[in-house]
Amino acid sequence: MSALPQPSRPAANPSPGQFPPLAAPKSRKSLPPSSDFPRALSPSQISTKLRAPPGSPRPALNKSALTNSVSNLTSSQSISGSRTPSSPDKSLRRTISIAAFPQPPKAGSRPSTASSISGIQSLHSSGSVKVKRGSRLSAGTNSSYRSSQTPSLLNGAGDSKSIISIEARDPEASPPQSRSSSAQGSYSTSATTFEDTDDTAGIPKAHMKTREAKGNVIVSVRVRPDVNGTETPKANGEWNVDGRKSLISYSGKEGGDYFYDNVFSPHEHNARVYDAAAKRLVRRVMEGYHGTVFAYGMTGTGKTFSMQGTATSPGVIPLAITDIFSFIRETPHREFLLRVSYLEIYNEKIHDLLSASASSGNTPLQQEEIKLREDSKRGVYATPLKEEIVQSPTQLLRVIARGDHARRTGSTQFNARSSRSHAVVQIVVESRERVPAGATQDRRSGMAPGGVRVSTLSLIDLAGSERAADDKERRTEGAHINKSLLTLGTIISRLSETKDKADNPTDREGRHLPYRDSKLTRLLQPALSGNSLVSILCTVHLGMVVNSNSGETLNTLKFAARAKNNIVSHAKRAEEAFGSGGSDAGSRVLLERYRMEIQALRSQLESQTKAQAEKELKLEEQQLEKEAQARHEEQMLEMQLARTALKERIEHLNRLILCSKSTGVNSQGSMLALGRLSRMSIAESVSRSLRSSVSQSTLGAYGNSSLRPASFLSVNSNDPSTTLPFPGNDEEEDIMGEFADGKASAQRQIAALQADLGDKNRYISTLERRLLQARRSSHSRMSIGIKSGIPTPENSDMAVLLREKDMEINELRQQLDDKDRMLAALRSAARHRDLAHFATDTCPVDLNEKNEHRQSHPEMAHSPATESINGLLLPLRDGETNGRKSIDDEMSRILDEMIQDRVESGQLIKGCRGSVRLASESRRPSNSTPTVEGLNPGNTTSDNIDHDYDPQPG
Ligand SMILES: Nc1ncnc2c1ncn2[C@@H]1O[C@H](COP(=O)(O)OP(=O)(O)OP(=O)(O)O)[C@@H](O)[C@H]1O
Repeated sequence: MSALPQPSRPAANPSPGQFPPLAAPKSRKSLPPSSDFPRALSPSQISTKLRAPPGSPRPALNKSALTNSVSNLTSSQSISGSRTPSSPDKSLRRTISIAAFPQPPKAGSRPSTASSISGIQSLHSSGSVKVKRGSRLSAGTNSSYRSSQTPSLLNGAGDSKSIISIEARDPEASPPQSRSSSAQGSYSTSATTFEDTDDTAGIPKAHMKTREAKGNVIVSVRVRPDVNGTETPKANGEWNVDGRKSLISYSGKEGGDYFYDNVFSPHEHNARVYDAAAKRLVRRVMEGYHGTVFAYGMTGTGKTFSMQGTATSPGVIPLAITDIFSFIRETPHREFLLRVSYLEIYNEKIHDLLSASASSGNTPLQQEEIKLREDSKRGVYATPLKEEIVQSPTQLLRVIARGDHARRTGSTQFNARSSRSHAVVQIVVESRERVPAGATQDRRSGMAPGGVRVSTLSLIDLAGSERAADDKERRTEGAHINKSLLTLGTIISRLSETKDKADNPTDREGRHLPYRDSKLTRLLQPALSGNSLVSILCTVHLGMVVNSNSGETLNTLKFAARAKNNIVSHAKRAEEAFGSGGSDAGSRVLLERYRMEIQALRSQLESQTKAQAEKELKLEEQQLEKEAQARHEEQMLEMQLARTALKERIEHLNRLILCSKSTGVNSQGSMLALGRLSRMSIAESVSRSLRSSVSQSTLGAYGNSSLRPASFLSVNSNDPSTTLPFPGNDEEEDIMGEFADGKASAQRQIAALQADLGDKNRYISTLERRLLQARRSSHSRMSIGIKSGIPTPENSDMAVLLREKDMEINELRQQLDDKDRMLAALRSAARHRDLAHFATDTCPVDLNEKNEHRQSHPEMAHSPATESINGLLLPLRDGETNGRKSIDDEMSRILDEMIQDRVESGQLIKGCRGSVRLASESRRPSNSTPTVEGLNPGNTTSDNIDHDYDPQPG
C-alpha cells in the first residue's frame, strides 16, 4: 500500500446533508491507499478476548482503573452535561403525547441534523474527553486512517471520510484499520482494506461486495448523560468519548479504543442520533429493502429514550414514521400500503401489544399463544399477530403508543421504569408502481405494470441487561433477558458467511448458530443472517461505572464492535410479487388483495347500478303504462257517460217530439185524429209496434210528475204497470188534460223543443269535442304502439270504438235532422191550426167543461174507449174539421216522408201492401216486435244501453 497522504480531516461528524443523494451509485471519494495504513497488525494481534468462544468468562475489569477512567471523564461530562438539556425522566417519557410528536414535515421541512446540530458542533470538540494517555492517542502522532463511510446502502456510498489518528496500545485496543471497531481487530472489516479512491476501478468485485455488505450494517454508540447533570464520577480507568472521531477509548484494564460508525456524545439529541443512525435505513426500507434498527445496552442507559424519545425530543420510532410518510408524499409515482404490528418478548413468551385482549400494564389477559414460523419469502415471523393498516403518521403513532402502554415495565436498580421485555415494532411497507394516467391498462382491470414490493422495518427496543436483582420477579425477568441477550451476543460473535450443505448458517467452525435458543434471536435471524440492512444503537452510561458496571459498559462496547465486524448484510431489494393470493407470500400482499377486492367491489357496484337502473326503467314503464291505462279507462268512462247522457237526452227529445205531435193532434180535444191515424193510416202503413211506441211515448209527456216519463217505458218491459194497451182513450184523455189548452200548449211545446234542441246541440258539440280529444290521445297511443312496433289489441279496440262513435254521431245527426224537419212541420201545423182557429172563431170545447165532464163521469175517465167515443160523438164544426183535417194531412205527410226516408236509407222495408218493417228484422229469423229506429227511440235506446253497458262486448 502506498503511503496515505495526511489529508485534512473532514468536517467532524459529517452530517447527513453531506451525504450523496440516496439513489446515487456507490461512487465515492476515497483516500489513496496508504502504506501507513495499519495493516501491519497481524491477525494475532487483532485477535482479542472478544474472539473467545461464547460463554467464556468476560474479562474482569479493574475497578480502580475504571474509577480513574471515569474520573477523567468528569471534565468532559461536566461540559457536555451542562450543555445537555435536562434529561427528562422516565415518567415524562411515558407520558409522551401523540399530538406533541412532530407532524410529518413538508418535504424536507424537518431540519436535518446538520442544521439542528450546527450549534452543537462547536461543542463537540470541547466535549471530547481528554484522555490521560492522550499522548498516545493524540492526533498527528502515528496517524492511522479510517473512513467513516464504507460504501453502502446506508451511507450513500461513502463520500465522506474521516481519518483518525490513533495508536494501538495493546492487543485489546481497536485495530485502527477497522473502520468500525477495533476491539476485535477483525482483519476482514471493510476499513481494513478500504482504499479511498475516486472510483472503484481496479477493486475486485468480491472485495467491493464485502465492503458493501459491511456498509449495510451501521453500529453506533450513544453515551447517556447523567440525569442531574452532575459530573460523572471518576472510575478506574479513563474514558475518552470523541463524537467527531466516533471513538470511545478506555484506558483501564481491557481498555482500548473503540471506533464505530457513530459515537454520540451525551449532549447529542435524538434527532441527530436518528439522522446518523437510522434515517437512510428507513428510506431504503421505503425503497424495498428490509431494515432493522435495534437498541442494545444495559438497563437505564437510554435505549427507550433513544427509540421512543420524548415529546420535546422524539426518538427513532416517531422520526422514522415522519420520514416514512414524507417519503410517500415525495414518491407520487408509487402507491403504498402500511401495516403495523407490535409485539413484546417477555419471559420468553411473545405477546401481541396491539391485540384487544392485551390489557394495559403488567397484567396481561390470556391471549392465544404467539408462535414464530419461518417462510422462505417472509423469513421468520410471529403468528397470529394483529396487524393494523395505518394511513397517517398520527394514526401510526397512536397505534404504537397503545402498544407502549401495554408493554411491561418495572423498577430496577438503575431505572425506575425499566422495560422488562424486548419490544418489536414492525412496519410492513407494500408499494407498487402507479399506473400512469392515460396508460393503456385499465386501472379497473387491476392490471398494473409491476407487482407489489413488500419490505419490513423492524424497530426494536431490547430489554436492558442487568445483574441479578434482589426481587424474585426481577430476577426471573432478568434471567430471561440476560439469556436472550447472551444468545444474541453469542450468535453475533460467531457470525460468519459460511453455511452448511443445507444452506444453514454456521460459524467458522461449521457449527450451527443457535438462533433457536431464544425468541429474540429467532426473530432477529433474517436480519442477522444478512437479509436486511441493520443499524445497532448501543447505549452506555459511563456514570454507572462507579457502581462496578464498567464491565457491562465494556461488554456493550464489545458487543457493538463484534456486531460491526461480524454481521454481514447482503440486503437486496425485495422482489415484486404478483397475484393476489394463493401462496402464503402472495396472500401477504395486501395491496394486491385490496386492489382485487376494490376491483371486485367496483364491478359488483357497477352491475348493481345497472340492475337498479333497469329496475327503475321497468318501474317507470309500468308506471307509464298504468297511467295510460288509467287515462284510457277514464276516457272510456267519460265516453260511456256522455253516451248514456246523450241517449237519455235523445230519448227525452224523441218523447217530447212525439208528445207534441200527439198534443198537436189532440189539442182541440178530439181523439179521432190520432185514433184514426192509429187505426187507419198508421195501422195500415206502419207496424203495430210503431203505433204502440208512439202511444207510449205520448204518455211520457214531460212536466207532469204524475205521469211517468216515457224514458222509463219500454215496449219490452215486463212491468205490467208500464204495459199499456194499444192506443186507448184514457191516454188521449190524459193528454187532453195536460195539453188541451190548444195554441198556448203548442207554443209551449215548441219553446220546450227549441230549448231541448239547443241542449242537444250543445251536447253533441261537447261530445264531438271529447271524441276528438279521445281520438287524438288514442292516435298518439297508437302511434307510440306503431313506433314501438307492437300493435296492441287495445289500439284495435280503440279504432273500433272510434268507428262506432262516428257512426253513432252520424246517426244522431240524422235524428237531429229528422227532428228539425218534424219541428218545422209542427210549426207549420201550428200555423195552420192558428189560421183555422182564427177562421172558425175559437174553440167551443172548454177544457174546464171537459174536466167537469170527467169529474161527473169518473168511470169513463180512464176507459180506452171513452176518447174515441168522445171523438166520434163530439160534433165538429166545419172550420174546425177542415183545420184538423189539414193538420192530419200534414202529420200524415210528415210521417210518410220520414218513413220514406227510412225506406230509402234501407232502415225500413216496405211491404207489398204498404206495411213496413225494420230492415234488420228481415235479416233476423226471430219474430220479435219490429221497431223503427229513430221513431222508436225507447226501444232502440234500451237495446243500445244494454249493449253499451256491457264492459266486454262480444
Ligand atoms: N440521552 C439522554 N438524555 C437525557 N436523558 C436520558 C438519555 N438517555 C436516557 N435518559 C434518561 O434515563 C432514564 C433511563 O432511560 P431509559 O428508560 O431509556 O433506559 P433503558 O435503557 O430503556 O432502560 P431499561 O432497559 O431498563 O428499559 C430515563 O429517565 C431517560 O429519560
